[in-house]
Amino acid sequence: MKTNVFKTPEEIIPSLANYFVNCANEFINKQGKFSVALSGGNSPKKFYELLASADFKSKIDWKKVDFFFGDERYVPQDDPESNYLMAKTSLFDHLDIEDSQIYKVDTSLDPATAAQDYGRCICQYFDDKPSFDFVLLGLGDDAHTASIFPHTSLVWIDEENVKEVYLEDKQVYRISFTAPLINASKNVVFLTFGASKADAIKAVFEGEKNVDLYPAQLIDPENGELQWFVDEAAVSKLTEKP
Ligand SMILES: O=C(O)[C@H](O)[C@@H](O)[C@H](O)[C@H](O)COP(=O)(O)O
Repeated sequence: MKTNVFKTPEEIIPSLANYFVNCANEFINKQGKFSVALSGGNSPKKFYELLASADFKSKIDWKKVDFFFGDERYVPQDDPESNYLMAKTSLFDHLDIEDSQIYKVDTSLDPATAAQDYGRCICQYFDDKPSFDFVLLGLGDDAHTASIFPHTSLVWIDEENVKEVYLEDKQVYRISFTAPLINASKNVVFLTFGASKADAIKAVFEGEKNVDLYPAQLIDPENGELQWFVDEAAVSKLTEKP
C-alpha cells in the first residue's frame, strides 16, 4: 500500500489525474482498453472536472475507456443524488465517448434485480473473471467505502459481486460492489481529504481490525496495488505519519 500525502486537496487532484492518465495509457497500450469504476460523493468531482479539462482531455484516447460505478444510490439517473449524474455532468458530457462506454446501474429495476443485473453485466464484460484496471474509492467519515457501510450485511459478503443494501438510518437503498469485487482489481485508489476524514483514516490505518465498524479495512487487493491520495488534514491523527 502506498500513501501519497499532499498539503492541500488542490495539490492532490492534479497528481491523481496524472497517475490516472499514466494508468489508462499503460492499459490501453497493453490491452487496447481501460476499465474504470468511479466513485460517487463530493471528493471526486474536481478530479473528474480536471480530467475533462483541456489540459487533460487530450492525454487519453477516451474511446478506449469503459466506465462503471463502484456504487450507486438507488435513485433515478436524473436525480441530484445519482453518482452517474455527477460523473455525467463533470466528466462524460465533456468527452467524445459513446453511451455504450458507460455501464450504468439500472435503477428502474427493483434494488435486488438492479444489483443482480449490474453484477451480470460486469461478469459478461470480464468473461466471468472480473478485474477492473482502476477502481476509485472515497472514504466516509464513518469509514465506509463504496456503499459498504458499518453494521450492514454487505460487510460480510465474500463473493466478487454487486449487491443491494438498505441503509436503515438514511432509509435508502444503495447498489454496491462487494469488497471481494473491489479487491480483484489491478489498481485501487482512495481519494480522501479534509479534517473530517481524520478519525476514519486513523481507524482504518491504525485502529483495531474490525471490518464491521471500519468497512474500508476490507480493501486489500489480492494481486493489485492499493494507493491513498490524501491531504495532511486527513492523516493528521495518525501516530505514524505515512
Ligand atoms: O456514493 C457515495 O457517496 C460514495 O461512493 C461514497 O462511498 C463516498 O465515496 C463516501 O461517502 C465519501 O463521500 P465524500 O467524498 O462526499 O466525502
